[in-house]
Amino acid sequence: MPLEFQLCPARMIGGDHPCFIIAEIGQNHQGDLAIDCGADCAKFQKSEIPLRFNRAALVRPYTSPNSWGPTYGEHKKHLEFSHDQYRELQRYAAEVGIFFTASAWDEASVDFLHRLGVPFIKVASADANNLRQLEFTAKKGCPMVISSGMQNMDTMRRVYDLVKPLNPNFCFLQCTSTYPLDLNNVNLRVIQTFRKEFTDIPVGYSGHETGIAISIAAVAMGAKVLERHVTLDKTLKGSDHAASLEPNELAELVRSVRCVELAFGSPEKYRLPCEQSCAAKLGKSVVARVAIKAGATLTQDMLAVKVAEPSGLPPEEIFNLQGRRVISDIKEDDTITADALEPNNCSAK
Ligand SMILES: CC(=O)N[C@H](C=O)[C@@H](O)[C@H](O)[C@H](O)COP(=O)(O)O
Ligand SMILES: C=C(OP(=O)(O)O)C(=O)O
Repeated sequence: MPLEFQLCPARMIGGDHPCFIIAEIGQNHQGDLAIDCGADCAKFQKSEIPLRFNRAALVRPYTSPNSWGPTYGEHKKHLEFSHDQYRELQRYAAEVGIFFTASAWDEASVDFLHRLGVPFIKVASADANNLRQLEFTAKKGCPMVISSGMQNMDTMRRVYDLVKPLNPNFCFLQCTSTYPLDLNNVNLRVIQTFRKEFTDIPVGYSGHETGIAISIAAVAMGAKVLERHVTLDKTLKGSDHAASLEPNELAELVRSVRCVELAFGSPEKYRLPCEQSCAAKLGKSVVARVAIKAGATLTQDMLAVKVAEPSGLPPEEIFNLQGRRVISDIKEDDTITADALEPNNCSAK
């Protein structure tokens, strides 16, 4: 199975394709900032509140400074968009030309997003071990991006084994679910662990740290999807604002990721055309440490390595020069060129 697939219309992920960058508006509710910053996708969080929470969870008091109601249920209701609002957001995203989707926090939300025709469904970390819902989502047949916060490797193996036969087009995101995320809990190396274990799916990163450096490093470590929360103002009330990026940071992140991707370049090591002038100016050659007469046989103590004019035999040939016969006089400090030596297979610079 390929390590790349089409996540959105005409947009492949994995392989050598550019990292797919998701601007998670989530509960921050700013529908129009992502496109200006160059992100690929604007994303929300979709729940049917009574299906996501049981009654007791809905009535539990929520006294946090980030609360939008006296109970968790009222708080979540305040933050939940209606179906009509989703349709409007989708229309707006299409108008401005950015992919639009959401995480689905219950099966009814999976159905709703699927009917809406989102290009892929995000599985939030809290649902990564929700095997029955994962099966339900996978059977919809649209691509999935599955986050892994709060989970362990064993669970992620079970998720892989469940989803893979039903729907090959999914990826895992390394994620630590705390806001904002301390650097000592980021564990970017899990990206490598996932890549090693799940060799036929792309791997990405969903970050809740502050700043952009860690997300850029995630891309350097092979993340093919990158998700970050975005906000217009990090000091606004709400649990996710502090761990979000403001528009200028998101724009800088996207720019930096594209720079890093350009810099990945070729895995082959060779002297590039752009290095020729430096090689001509500073590259070294073998020169005569002493005057050498025609007929002499070269020994190491006759040879030195310098930046020389003209350039001659490269320093990596110095050991091969031992024992070679000189056929014309070479002055002290002069470049040793191939035509001053009896021919053999020693190559000139
Ligand atoms: C783990 C997880 O779900 N994380 C989500 C995605 O990152 C968050 O957006 C939460 O929904 C948010 O932090 C909850 O905040 P409150 O509890 O104040 O509504
Ligand atoms: C909670 C979500 O994401 P993550 O688990 O990646 O933070 C989400 O997408 O709703």
